[in-house]
Amino acid sequence: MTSSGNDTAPAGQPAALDPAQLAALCDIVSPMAIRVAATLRLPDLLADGPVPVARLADASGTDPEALVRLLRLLTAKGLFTEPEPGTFATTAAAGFLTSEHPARMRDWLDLDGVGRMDLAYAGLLDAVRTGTPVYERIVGRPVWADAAQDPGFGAAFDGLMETMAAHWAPAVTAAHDWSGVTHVVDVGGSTGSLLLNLLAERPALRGTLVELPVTAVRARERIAASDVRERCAVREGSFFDPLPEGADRYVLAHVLHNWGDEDAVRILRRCAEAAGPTGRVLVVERLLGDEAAGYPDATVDLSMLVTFGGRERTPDHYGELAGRAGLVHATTRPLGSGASLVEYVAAGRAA
Ligand SMILES: C[S@@+](CC[C@H](N)C(=O)[O-])C[C@H]1O[C@@H](n2cnc3c(N)ncnc32)[C@H](O)[C@@H]1O
Repeated sequence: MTSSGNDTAPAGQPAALDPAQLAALCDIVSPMAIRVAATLRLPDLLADGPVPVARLADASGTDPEALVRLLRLLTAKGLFTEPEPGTFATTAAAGFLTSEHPARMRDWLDLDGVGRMDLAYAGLLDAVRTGTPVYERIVGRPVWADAAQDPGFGAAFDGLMETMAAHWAPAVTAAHDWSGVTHVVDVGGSTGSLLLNLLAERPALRGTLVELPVTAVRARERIAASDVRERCAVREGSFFDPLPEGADRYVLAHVLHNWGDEDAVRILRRCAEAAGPTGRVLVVERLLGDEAAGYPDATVDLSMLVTFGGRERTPDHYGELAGRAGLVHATTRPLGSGASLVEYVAAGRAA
């Protein structure tokens, strides 16, 4: 804050809000209405042109009067148009919410699928008061149990992990020195995106994926359909239990931020035990950086709190957790995807 008041922010931070911006920020209706429209696939249903609301209600399984009310709000917000009374069309912005759009925003917002995770924000007050996650209280079971028991949710989550891995997995393959490495264990490796990329690029490598049962089934199917199937095993299990021993690398990609400090140390310790004195642990995470940059990771950080009880962390914070697990920092390489690849070795061993 400067001496002139609250309208000039410190270097690198956004300027203070004006009252109109504040009023827009306070709107809770639009974020939910957009999610409902995405869940009902309204942009898909309008992709070929204007549709009368009775037909749209029929196709989306909704009440026509309530649907008009939803559409009028979203028309006022610029997502749809009403070219004649009771007939609606999309604007260009709605194209971003169609099922075909490569950003897969519709899947993130789908309240019958992964968008359900946003419902945990209804418990943000409790999460802030207690410092603990609220997903189970709001949705009825913890996230990973939810993903296991609701195949639609679990498959959609794994699918979105695949979409994101298309950006960062090739960067991990390129960023690390894999010379002399023969065996890589991807711990919590989802459906195998990293191992599929890595093993395709490095024919001398073999991989083992460790995952919870339902995702392990999907990983097995995906790997069986690939050219690296002879070199890639899937092990169903938990990273809180002992991991396959003696591999050269243990990868934890976007895993630790799902967990609080004590659980993160337990996971790191399992990796350190299995890696022994010569193996290395590779962590792929976004690293909290300079606060003057305006907290770009604050949204993900709060999501980790309400959903999982996890958090985003600074390099020092990860280093402290790794130290408690018997590891020391060796290298950090930014991946260009917003995440970094951080390498740890057994304490007492030179990097
Ligand atoms: C945020 S996802 C990251 C997946 C993948 N590493 C990636 O970056 O795309 C976290 C993964 O941890 C897995 N997971 C959660 N609890 C687990 C456990 N106890 N043991 C093994 N995997 C677990 C989930 O199934 C999920 O695939």
